Amino acid sequence: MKMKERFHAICRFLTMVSQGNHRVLFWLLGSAFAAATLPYLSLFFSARILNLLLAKSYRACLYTVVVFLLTQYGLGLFEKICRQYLDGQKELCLARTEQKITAKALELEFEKFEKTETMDAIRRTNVSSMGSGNVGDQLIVIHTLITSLLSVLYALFFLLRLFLLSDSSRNNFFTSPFSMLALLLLCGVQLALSSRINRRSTQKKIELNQGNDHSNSVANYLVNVMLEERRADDIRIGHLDHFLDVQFGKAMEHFLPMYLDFARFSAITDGKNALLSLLSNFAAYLVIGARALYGVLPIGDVLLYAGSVTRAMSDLQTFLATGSEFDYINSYLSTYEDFIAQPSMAYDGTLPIEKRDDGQYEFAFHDVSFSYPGTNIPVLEHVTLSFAVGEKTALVGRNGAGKTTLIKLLCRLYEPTSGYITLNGIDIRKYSYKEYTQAFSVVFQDFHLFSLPLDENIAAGTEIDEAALQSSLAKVGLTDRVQQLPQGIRTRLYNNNGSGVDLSGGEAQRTAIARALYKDAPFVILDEPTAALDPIAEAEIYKQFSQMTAGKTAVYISHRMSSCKFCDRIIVLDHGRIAEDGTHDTLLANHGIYANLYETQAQYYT
Ligand SMILES: Nc1ncnc2c1ncn2[C@@H]1O[C@H](COP(=O)(O)OP(=O)(O)OP(=O)(O)O)[C@@H](O)[C@H]1O
Repeated sequence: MKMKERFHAICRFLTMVSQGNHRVLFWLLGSAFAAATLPYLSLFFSARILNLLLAKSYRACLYTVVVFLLTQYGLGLFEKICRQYLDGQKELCLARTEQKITAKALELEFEKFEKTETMDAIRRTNVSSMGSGNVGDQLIVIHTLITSLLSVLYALFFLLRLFLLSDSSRNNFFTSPFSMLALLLLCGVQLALSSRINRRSTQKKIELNQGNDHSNSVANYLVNVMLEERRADDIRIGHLDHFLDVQFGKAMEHFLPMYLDFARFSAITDGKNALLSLLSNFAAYLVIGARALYGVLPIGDVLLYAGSVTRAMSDLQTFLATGSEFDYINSYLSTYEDFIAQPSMAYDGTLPIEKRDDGQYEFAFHDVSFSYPGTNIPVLEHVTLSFAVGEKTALVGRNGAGKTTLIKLLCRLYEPTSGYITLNGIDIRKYSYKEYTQAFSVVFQDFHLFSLPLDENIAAGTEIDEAALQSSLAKVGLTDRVQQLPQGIRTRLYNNNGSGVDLSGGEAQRTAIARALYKDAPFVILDEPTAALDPIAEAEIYKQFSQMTAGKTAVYISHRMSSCKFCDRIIVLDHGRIAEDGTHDTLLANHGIYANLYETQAQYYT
């Protein structure tokens, strides 16, 4: 990265992190200034104290020691305070970026979110381990950059003074400006060699992290799987612990040799750098010491000037190495910036959903076909159907027939590959996505309850209405169970965030249905809503189904054919096409797929 580009990237980064708290710049600059000044303060006063001692000016020496200690204490304290605030800010920045990443991920249209590139970008923007760097690390890298730059400026100031102290009248190499030029030349050569070595080292670090990207992500995934409470029984009973351990071992096998190789390489790099520093430090002490012996400068000043040269060399090296590190982290952060800046939806309409008390929301599919992105396998083919207002429809078919996919298209999680879907005659893409999704209450097969209080799970981010909450619980038959809970409706679910209660599969499913009913949307979709319910609970839900969804349009996906009897209409999907459409009685009389499915199930109950 060129200096100018790097400067712009630093400015952009600082603008980003100082959003919401401008004091971060003060802490950053204050801490960098103090950190750069302290070593030179020490060099300057040490030289001065030594000179005063050699001149036997004890009183002035004592006075200088006091000033030195007080200044050092004050500046040191200031540096520590700024640094503490900066470290706090580092954590805050990290939390804020993570918050932005999750907010953006949830805002992204589902089709985009599901893509491997998006998942990859999320992982890369979230990287914080194994030295890949993150927004917090970058703040500290910039701190180091500014500190080392200021430090080099201090060193240059003292070296310029040393240069001007030349005494050409003595006709001696050490007292002439040539000795200084030779020293500077040697330092320049050392710097060039060191930066070459450091560039190679940064490159190696990039290769290491990139080479580890995959196995790192596998290892993180496996750790999460092994520590997930709700998978613990599955793992134990299925004896999957050994299997997972072996997989983890394989991931480690991949990255451990790379780390060892990098450690060996780093040790050699450090050794080379230390040797080069040794040479330049020796030259600095030789030239400056000789100048002092020839009387060009006081003996004590050898400490100041030779110290300045050695510091300048190490700070320049730090500056160059940190610059490469900045570029490297920046490449990760630019993935973050691109991720945040991308439009959340390829296209979003603007129309609001008409608010209707009569619930007249009619959805229709018009010759809709669909293949999942990145595949050309048709999952739905030429589907044309409309959901009459207030009608209860059952959607049935074998596994993989396309039932859930049809619902996902209806909810605009995907766009049809061809054909279109309308709401009250208007293409659903013309509606604002946020508004449109308000029309649905959905319970998917893989619904998720959160480790939060039960009432918050049901209200799902909306204001808690006690009466509506109780009514939803009553409809799904959970009132008595909730009364038994330690804190009633305020009881936390699961143990992820402190102690909570575990719900049975059926209770969890009923809670998810209660959440859908609480939303009170005009269109209710239940995808396999009773799979985990016992037969009595299931029969009760069916009995109440019409009442629960009174005045609403409802779609019901189920593999239990007996449940379909309660619906006004049954649609049979087969290989992505509508194979049958009618009532329970007409379809039975047709002796088609539905009749076959129904009779096959029924024979186990007779
Ligand atoms: N995200 C996806 N990417 C690619 N293919 C998918 C995706 N989701 C589902 N499919 C495929 O689409 C087909 C239809 O799946 P869908 O979930 O709609 O079936 P279904 O009728 O609901 O099945 P089930 O009764 O088993 O729930 C299946 O072959 C499935 O493998």
